[in-house]
Amino acid sequence: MRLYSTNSPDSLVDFGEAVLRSLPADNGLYMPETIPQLGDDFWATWKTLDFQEMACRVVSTLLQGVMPEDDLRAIVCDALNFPAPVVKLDEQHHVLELFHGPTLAFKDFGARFMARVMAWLNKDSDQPLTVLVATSGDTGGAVAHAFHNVPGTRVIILYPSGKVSGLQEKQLTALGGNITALEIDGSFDDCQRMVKSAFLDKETAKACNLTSANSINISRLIPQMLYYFEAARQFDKPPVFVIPSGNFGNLTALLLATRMGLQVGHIVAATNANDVVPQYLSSSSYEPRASVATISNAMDVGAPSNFARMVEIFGDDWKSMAAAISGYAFDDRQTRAAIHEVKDRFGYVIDPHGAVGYLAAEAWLTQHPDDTTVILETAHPAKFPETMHEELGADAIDVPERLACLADEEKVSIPMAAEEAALKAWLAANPA
Ligand SMILES: N[C@@H](CCOP(=O)(O)O)C(=O)O
Repeated sequence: MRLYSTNSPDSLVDFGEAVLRSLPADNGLYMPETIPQLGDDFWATWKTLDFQEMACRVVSTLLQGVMPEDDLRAIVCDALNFPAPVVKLDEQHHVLELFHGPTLAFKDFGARFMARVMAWLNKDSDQPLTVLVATSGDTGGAVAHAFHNVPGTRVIILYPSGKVSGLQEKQLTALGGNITALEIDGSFDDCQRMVKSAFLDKETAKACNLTSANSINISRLIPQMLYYFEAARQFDKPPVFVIPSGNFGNLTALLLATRMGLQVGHIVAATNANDVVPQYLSSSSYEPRASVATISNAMDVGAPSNFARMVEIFGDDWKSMAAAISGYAFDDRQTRAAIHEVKDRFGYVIDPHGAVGYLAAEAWLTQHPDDTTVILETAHPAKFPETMHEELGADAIDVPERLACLADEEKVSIPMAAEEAALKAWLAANPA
């Protein structure tokens, strides 16, 4: 498998370099040179396989022999050791619950796979890896958990001060050991900008052996394709996937899955007030701007990283992207009302991100009432006690023990100004 940068299609790298370097030096994003189609043998059996077996076959087809089959199988099975169930609300509404992993968010799929792949790629090196990651809420906790105590790695997490939920903050600040949290006085966009700038600084990237665990890293998207296969195979007719979106890695993963042959009814991108992609889909004008804080904070992204990959997949053809993807945006008032509506209508407790998805599903169903939607529930509602308690009361949610136990943990973070130079200086002072 070879990959190219979206900014220079002619320079190809192998999978290992793409994963470990994460961001090409020309500030593009890595894309597979070819995306193989799954063969008839796969489609003849995919509905009968267990999740891990199906996942192994998809990943093995995509990676085209980058590692021995047994090693790949061990990584996939060990990383994806929790389910992704589809819950039926009614004929038109289904929820794909992606919060059954250790940190209760869909990011566990990507982070756990990536941690194992990176350990495999780096196994013969004596230079430790520094995993740099920007988070608006969920990525940080998932990456911290996946890499905690992994020998030869340390994780540096940048998160926007005061803009993640209290429990999300504990997930990324309380582990200690090889995990360090930098609390940035700014927005997620500032964190993402600082991270990218550190990668593009050759001296810093080399001295620290930097690698990224954000969705700029192609290895994050591979496992994120798998739950779409898992959900789609439960329906006779391809469903409409409704994807709460921030950095658009999740939606890009679905696009890759469709390029391998997965059939979908349609793709719906759901955002909060940070709506640069829905705006683009309706106007063809892409105007990234500073993010605003919302109650669906993990989607508070003003300049989505994966937009470059989306453009690449559609050959820079706005019309075909707009035909394949419909975008809808909703504000916090609507999101709060949707949390109530889903509870009253279906008896289901949905988190603020899933609630944005529900609103988009409703918007789609108004025009296409006979469609079947699958709304991605990207995180467990218990991760957002502040909002959920305000809306449904403290008794509405059962808090899983792996989250409840964090409440008394001590937050340990290093405050930092939202300046690229501040991160570079910190990394220079702490090279490993
Ligand atoms: N929604 C994310 C923001 C980072 O996005 P990523 O998919 O690039 O890791 C979060 O929860 O941190």
